Amino acid sequence: MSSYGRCYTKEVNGSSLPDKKPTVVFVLGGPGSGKGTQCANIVQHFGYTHLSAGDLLRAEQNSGSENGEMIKNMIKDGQIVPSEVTVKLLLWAMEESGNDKFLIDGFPRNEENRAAFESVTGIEPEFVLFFDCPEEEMEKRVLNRNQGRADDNIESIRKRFKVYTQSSLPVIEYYDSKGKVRKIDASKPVEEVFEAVKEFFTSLDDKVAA
Ligand SMILES: Nc1ncnc2c1ncn2[C@@H]1O[C@H](COP(=O)(O)OP(=O)(O)O)[C@@H](O)[C@H]1O
Ligand SMILES: Nc1ccn([C@H]2C[C@H](O)[C@@H](COP(=O)(O)OP(=O)(O)O)O2)c(=O)n1
Ligand SMILES: [Mg+2]
Repeated sequence: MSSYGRCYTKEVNGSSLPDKKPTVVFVLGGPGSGKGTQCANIVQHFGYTHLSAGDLLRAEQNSGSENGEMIKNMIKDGQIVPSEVTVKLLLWAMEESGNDKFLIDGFPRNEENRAAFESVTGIEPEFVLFFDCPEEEMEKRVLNRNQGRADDNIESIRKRFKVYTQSSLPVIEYYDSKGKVRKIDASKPVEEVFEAVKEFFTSLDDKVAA
């Protein structure tokens, strides 16, 4: 376990734990639902650090890491990388940021992700922002994304939709059963989606200030 970040693991001695648990919001939704786009807006208005699990995995892949080939193949194939890799990257990035408020985008994407993060950190999300968007709209957006991603093609996206339905939606349902899901209609234009997003973060700020 020593390879995980120190501050946010609960099994390390008390002195290295931060005084207070950080605020974590999980940002979930299908590929192309607009998670990254909206996270950039939230960062500007509400002082969070945005951590995209996909971006962290792509950076790890490009860094020449021993896991690079595995990450590359799994992403192209629409599969979810084992949480052992992803949780470590998230914890490192959390510690490096120096912040205590995080948007964790595209994670947890399956039950294994969810359980690993919870057992390693003991952190429960403040809430789960869920971008709900029809598949056909998501497909259109991904195919027009133009960021040079190896998985933005019709074969990969079809596989990703399958994995999303089979593995990621049950995680959202799990959090819904705990009353944590804040659902947004993500099919609307960016500005309108952000208006809806803002309300959830404003009410959280109000709660903290009260
Ligand atoms: N509400 C929206 N309406 C139309 N296009 C959008 C909207 N939100 C994001 N996009 C575009 O769709 C593509 C996917 O958005 P992105 O934020 O990368 O989604 P995700 O991170 O959920 O995959 C990008 O090209 C982005 O500019
Ligand atoms: N928790 C995660 C998040 C992403 N990944 C991998 C598998 C995903 O299909 C890719 C891309 O994820 P990313 O969040 O960047 O994708 P979108 O922005 O939703 O299109 O990364 C993962 O294995 N585990
Ligand atoms: Mg994204």
